[in-house]
Amino acid sequence: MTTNEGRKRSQDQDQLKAGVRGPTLRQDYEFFEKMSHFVHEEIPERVVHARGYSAHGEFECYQSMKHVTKAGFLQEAGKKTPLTVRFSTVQGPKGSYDTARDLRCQGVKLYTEDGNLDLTTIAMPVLINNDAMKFPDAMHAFQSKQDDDIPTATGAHDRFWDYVANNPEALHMVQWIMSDRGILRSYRMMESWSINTYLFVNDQGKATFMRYVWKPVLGVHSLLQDEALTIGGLDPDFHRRDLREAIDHGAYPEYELGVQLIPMEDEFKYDFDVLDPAKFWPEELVPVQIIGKMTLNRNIDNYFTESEQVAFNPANVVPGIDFSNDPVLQGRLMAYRDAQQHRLGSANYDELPINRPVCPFHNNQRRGYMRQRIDVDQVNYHQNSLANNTPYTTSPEEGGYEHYPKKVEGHVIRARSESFKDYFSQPRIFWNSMTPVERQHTIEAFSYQLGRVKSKSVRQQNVNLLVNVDKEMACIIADNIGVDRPSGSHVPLSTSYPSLSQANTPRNAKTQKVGVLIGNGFNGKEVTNVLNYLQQCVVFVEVISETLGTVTGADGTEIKVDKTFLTTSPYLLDSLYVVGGQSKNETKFHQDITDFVNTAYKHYKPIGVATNAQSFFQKAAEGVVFAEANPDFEEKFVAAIGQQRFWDRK
Ligand code: HEM
Repeated sequence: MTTNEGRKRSQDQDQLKAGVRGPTLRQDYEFFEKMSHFVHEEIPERVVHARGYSAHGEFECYQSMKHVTKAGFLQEAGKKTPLTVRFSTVQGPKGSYDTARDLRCQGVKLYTEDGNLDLTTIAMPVLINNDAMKFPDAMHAFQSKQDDDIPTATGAHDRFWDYVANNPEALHMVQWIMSDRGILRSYRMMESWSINTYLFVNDQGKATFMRYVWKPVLGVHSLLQDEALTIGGLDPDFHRRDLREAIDHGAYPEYELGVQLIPMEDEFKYDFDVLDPAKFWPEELVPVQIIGKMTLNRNIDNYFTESEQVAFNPANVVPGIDFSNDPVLQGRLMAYRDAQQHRLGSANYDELPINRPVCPFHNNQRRGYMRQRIDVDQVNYHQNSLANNTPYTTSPEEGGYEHYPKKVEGHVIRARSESFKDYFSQPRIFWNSMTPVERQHTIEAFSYQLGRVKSKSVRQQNVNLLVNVDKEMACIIADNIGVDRPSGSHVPLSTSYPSLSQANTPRNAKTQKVGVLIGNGFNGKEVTNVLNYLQQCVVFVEVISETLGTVTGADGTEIKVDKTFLTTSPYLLDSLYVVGGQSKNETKFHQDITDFVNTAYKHYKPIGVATNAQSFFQKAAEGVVFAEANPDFEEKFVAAIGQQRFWDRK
């Protein structure tokens, strides 16, 4: 151990005192250095996205996209680019909980040979505003109250819903937040969209409108509302732990990158404005072309330097990618650098290891707080003759960034385009596209959130707004929250798009977490076979018993216990394998298993039942698989785990 300046230290337990019981001496610089560093250790939280978690990985390009973009990392199939990702919630502070109902975000920093490219996405394809001027208002309304700083990490309060009712452009994203997309099971199962419209530009100088989307290979899956709320207390770190554990197990999260392209000449072809970030581009009309894959294969070593200090910015683009006139994107270009200079304390934050490009970087910027690089030159202006005019700029032909020379004309005006003002058609289409179960969950979410709003007027205003999406839905919610059924009705619109429902995304057993409820005296051969098969299928297993240590089968087989009934919960598991057995306290053991089973059953989760555990079930039910007289038990159980939920279960 040394001081920060490298002097070896001989003791680190006590202050330097005048006598062992005397006061501290002012010359105790070692104490001052240690304490002073400690009290300066926190930096401002992000004003939004304060709670998040990072990982590292790589992007692999599937096919050359040369025809539409000159972006270097997309020029040849197989090209790999290193990256850092940070997932986050938006509303809650840094110390809030992962499973809060929210719009989750994903920042991906690709360290390309042409400089850093930051891809920023949200787990829903539309934004709460369609002009950046409104973003501070929406966030103020969403966040906790000014006087008492209550509530934490939830929009279930008067101010947020007052904002929604009085700013109808918000309704669309809010409907997505109230859908299952607002309470995802895992960051590994998160689909996320750029929302904003960018441009791809090729080496011929031709531009194409472009949006991008990350599609998780595991499909998109969610918690139930009561699970999300309960897990918030049981394990506030549920999502970060889940991400970290999967990477530690070698089950690397994978996401395919898709792009949607609209030729410039088709700018006005659709019944939504391509520049409006409060509208999605339906995949059925603008197909998603999958162009590569991100694999997260390395956990961070240090939360502060790799997650707190990472700084994403949509302005960080590379040649081949440019900005459209999307008014939210235009506003965002002003927000991020400003936020990060404030948050990270210096204009030199992009020199921090996590933000630094891997390609060489040179310009005439020197000095400033926390400058790290020692530039060994005298000339820091352009143009110059004393340093051979270095650093020199590069022509676009040689890789210098050049903006697409789009033609701009118009009167100076502070106003919103009329083409942005259809606030209800797409929410209606989204509603039409959901399965009955997804609709039921959305109604429950609205009823919960609005049910916590004290102002009856605000509750009524929201129901009066929701009727524009669906009359029946608005009426059920009105009944649930004690206000009048709305008088109006939605505009009949029967369009629906399967791509909007997460029920149509892949499902499989891989990385689902099974709790094995077990005591002593189990059938060693049967249980070992099942556990081996689960492992082979990359199903994660947690062995749960009355106490830690090991459980021993009738044939002497020993199995290590990972958790006890006290230290875990059925809320934290995706399915159960009920083995049973004996325990010192039979009554308690049976009660604990019964509690776990009842909770898992109520949440439609798959349950496998070992031969000797039949007593926990009186009769067959959807998604309950019995080992008794079932030679295919392992396969059937894993198939049930792959189905994940049995919504038809009574
Ligand atoms: C007017 C609209 C928006 C404004 C003003 C805005 C502003 C901000 C600010 C101030 C931060 C914190 C930056 C920091 O301290 O490092 C941030 C982070 C972020 N925003 Fe936005 N944002 C907007 C819309 C969006 C949209 C549309 C997306 C994506 C589709 C997005 C994705 C992100 C991501 C991924 C982060 C990084 C979170 C992290 O560090 O992990 N934002 N935003």
